[in-house]
Amino acid sequence: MTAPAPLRLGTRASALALTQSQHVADALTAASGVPVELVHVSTYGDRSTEAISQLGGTGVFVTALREALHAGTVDLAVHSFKDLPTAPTTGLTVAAVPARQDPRDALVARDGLTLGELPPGSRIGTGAPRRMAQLRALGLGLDVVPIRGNVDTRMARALGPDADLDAVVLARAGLARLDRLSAVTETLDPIQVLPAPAQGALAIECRTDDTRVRELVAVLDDPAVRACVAAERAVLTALEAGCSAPVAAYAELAEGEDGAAELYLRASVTAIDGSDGVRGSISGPAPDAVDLGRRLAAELLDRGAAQLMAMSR
Ligand SMILES: NCc1[nH]cc(CCC(=O)O)c1CC(=O)O
Repeated sequence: MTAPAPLRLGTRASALALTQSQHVADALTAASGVPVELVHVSTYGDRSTEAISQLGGTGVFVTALREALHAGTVDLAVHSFKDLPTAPTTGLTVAAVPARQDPRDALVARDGLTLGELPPGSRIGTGAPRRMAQLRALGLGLDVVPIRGNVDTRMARALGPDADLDAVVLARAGLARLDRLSAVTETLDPIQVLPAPAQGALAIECRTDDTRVRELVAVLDDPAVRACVAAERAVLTALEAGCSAPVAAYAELAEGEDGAAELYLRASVTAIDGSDGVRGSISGPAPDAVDLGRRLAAELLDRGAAQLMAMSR
């Protein structure tokens, strides 16, 4: 008997992308016995040093991986789900949404400080308009500074020998995957800073007509995470917003009174200067995830979300 041909998993070459891709490769091999090899794909988002919001929209980290899937040079690709544009792509399918990391944002500050302990005027770095807006809206007098770069570069801005900032805010999930959780000085409560839609989740994408790979990958799917992410991303879609809009959404599942899965979704839209914002929540049966997201987005639009997003540009 010959060994099955290895699956080729397309991945960005950043440390974060490599650890999450290796994690998926190992899980797939463990579940199926099929070997998986990583294929490095360089994306425009990796090559450019411009601010993400200046790079011309969504998908800067994704396009090259999708081209490799279409071209057949890779069989599957692992994305940070929050980097995936909401528009469906012809010929490609998210075949699995694996178990999610903690979706909250994390503060990495000098001297072990928490958000509340940072003195007014402290310089706090983040690249995401959503985080900038929410940090400003806290009213702590923080000086929010746009930054870019990979996780280690950003952490060095607060902790390195040449640190020029008092703190940075990053996704806790990325720090967890890179084994850097010890640098976290505070995990931000969603009451204060609500995470990005799909933060902490991965999307495993493959060709829609590739039944073999789809079936192999399906063992990694976590339906509860899939429902939460569907609700969060439905908010983004209904607001016609991309990953660079100051839109946050976070869904949790709990057991309802009748024992069925109940989804609790929160979302917010915040003006980039932090001067104003709308925030709401909705709950309902988990199978209605997308509808719940749409309804919550409609409520936020009624309350001025479109005007708030326009201020941000
Ligand atoms: N936009 C970059 C990006 N895409 C995914 C993550 C972290 C991991 C995740 O959210 O799954 C990050 C870094 C960050 O926001 O700090």
